[in-house]
Amino acid sequence: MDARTDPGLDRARERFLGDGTVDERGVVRPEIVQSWERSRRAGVDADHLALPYDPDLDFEGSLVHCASPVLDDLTERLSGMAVAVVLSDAEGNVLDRRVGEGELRRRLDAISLAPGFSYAEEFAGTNGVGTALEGSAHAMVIGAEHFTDRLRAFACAGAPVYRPGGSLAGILDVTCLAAEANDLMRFLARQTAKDIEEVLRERGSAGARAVMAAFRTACVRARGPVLALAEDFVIANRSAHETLDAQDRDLVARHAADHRRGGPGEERVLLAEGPVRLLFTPSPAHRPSGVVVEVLRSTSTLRLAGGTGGAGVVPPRGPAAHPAPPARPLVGLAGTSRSWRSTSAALRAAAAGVNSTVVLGETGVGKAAAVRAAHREVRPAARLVVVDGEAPTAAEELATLPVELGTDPATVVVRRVEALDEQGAAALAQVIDTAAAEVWVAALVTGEEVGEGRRVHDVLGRFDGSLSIEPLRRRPEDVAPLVEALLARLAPGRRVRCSSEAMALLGGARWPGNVAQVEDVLRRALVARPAGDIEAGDLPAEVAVHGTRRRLTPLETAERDLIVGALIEARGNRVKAASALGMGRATLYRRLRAFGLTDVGR
Ligand SMILES: Nc1ncnc2c1ncn2[C@@H]1O[C@H](COP(=O)(O)OP(=O)(O)OP(=O)(O)O)[C@@H](O)[C@H]1O
Repeated sequence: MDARTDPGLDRARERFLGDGTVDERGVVRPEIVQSWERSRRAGVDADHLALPYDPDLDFEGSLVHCASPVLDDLTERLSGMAVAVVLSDAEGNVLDRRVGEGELRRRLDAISLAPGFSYAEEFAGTNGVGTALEGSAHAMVIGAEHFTDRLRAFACAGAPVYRPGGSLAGILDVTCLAAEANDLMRFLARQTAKDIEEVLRERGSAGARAVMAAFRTACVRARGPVLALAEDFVIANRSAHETLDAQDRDLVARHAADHRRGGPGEERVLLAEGPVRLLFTPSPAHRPSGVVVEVLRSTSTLRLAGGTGGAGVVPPRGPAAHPAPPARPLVGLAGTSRSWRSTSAALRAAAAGVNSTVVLGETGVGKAAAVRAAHREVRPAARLVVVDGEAPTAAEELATLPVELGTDPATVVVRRVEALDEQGAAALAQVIDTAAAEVWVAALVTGEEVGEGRRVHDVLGRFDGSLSIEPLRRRPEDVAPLVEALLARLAPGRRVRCSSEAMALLGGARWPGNVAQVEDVLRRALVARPAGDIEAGDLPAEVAVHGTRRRLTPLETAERDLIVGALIEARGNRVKAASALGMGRATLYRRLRAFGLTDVGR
């Protein structure tokens, strides 16, 4: 078949875009029909090309690094020819592009076949990159075989690039104008993909060797646990195996994954039996393919409050064969993860010991809720006073506290303590210094730390100890119990639950706003679904869209929100929503499918 000239193919494509059927099976290759069907299901718009753009892709990663010498060489050979070579990651995002000649470069820019844009099939429809990805196989797409109109002028051949361990690294695609398509493209794509795989193999083993060497050096120097994380392995020394259990090692590895790029770094985290500092050293230093982590007992002046071993000291742990019994979560709050139970135990102990405590954590993670729960559980008879560091009256409220409280037992919670000015910090210092023996002071810091050099930082250094509450994305097992508890609180008496599909979306979201964001999302879902269980389509687009792996353009985000708003307004009636939006019903259906919103407002 010559896809450049076959009018039957054009007709088949038109018919398919019209009614979704293909009668001319002999004219259209089966793999292309399958790809058209996938594109249609994903809601790709055949008339427009609107591709997500992400400026923060891994342009510095090992794939680009290893492909560079191969692509440099090819670029020289292709100079002056109307041929382009495109490298994408395993999700179809373009990472690198080399074009032999200026006119083709201009035309490729016009269809956004350029670094940062996604050519995944779900956005661009049938094409050399996305279709090769879907089938994990070579894909040649010529002219009218493309799903979207704008790509019909082109021909592309995509070939998968695999890492040494067998996982897919990305797609190498060769593109030219459809009128110039030839079989050599397919050959060129395959050969180039193979050449990149070869470099990945060579450099991968060199990188792994470098990580191993750095790991061994760290083990000789360090007394405690050391772990190393590379592209496809995690290793740990004997001390890590003996003193950290599997969940703690997993937690350390998850933190390490965030430190694979950039320079050396440090983080403080709370493990099962106390706070530790994690020192991260990317390896090799000039082009990291892994990271070595040393786990050190925390010696900061901001020590752990309470905890199983007393303030500031991580007790020596026996072999993992005698693990500490799991701590109970705080009464009245949801969460079952190891990290949440450790936080619960530490806060409970701090409240019982009346040890002044700094509680750190991202916004909405549950700092105030946790301190309140510890107060209710351990010191129910004491008075509870909450001061908001952001309030203009904060300094004044704190200044009057010592007199106001007298010798009564009390718990003083200062939210957003980092916002206190000089005066507020001085008043807080006075509360700490003069507080009666029965006053438990908890200062909550929204964020990871308080900038050094500020008065409030010095005051916090005088507290008995500190602890951090892990962001929700690092304890995903807490999402389900939180959803259940929050639904019960938001819709008392309704006994509403989430479908398993909705739960899967909630469990997979990143939750930058933590528990407060989960609460907000559920509140909106309850409006979308006034009775009955919550389905995936009832979830606001920020969660639903996450589930479709979509990254939206700003325009799409605005469009999606308009559509969701109109549907909620129309109580799920699509005809009404479409007319309110001034769009055809078919278009509305297509956009809903594209956004993964199948049931909004119903
Ligand atoms: N474990 C939990 N179980 C049930 N509800 C929780 C839990 N954690 C947090 N919440 C709820 O989530 C919301 C946000 O929690 P909270 O206000 O304590 O967060 P925060 O960390 O103090 O926030 P910020 O730093 O932004 O002030 C509250 O409604 C709280 O009741």
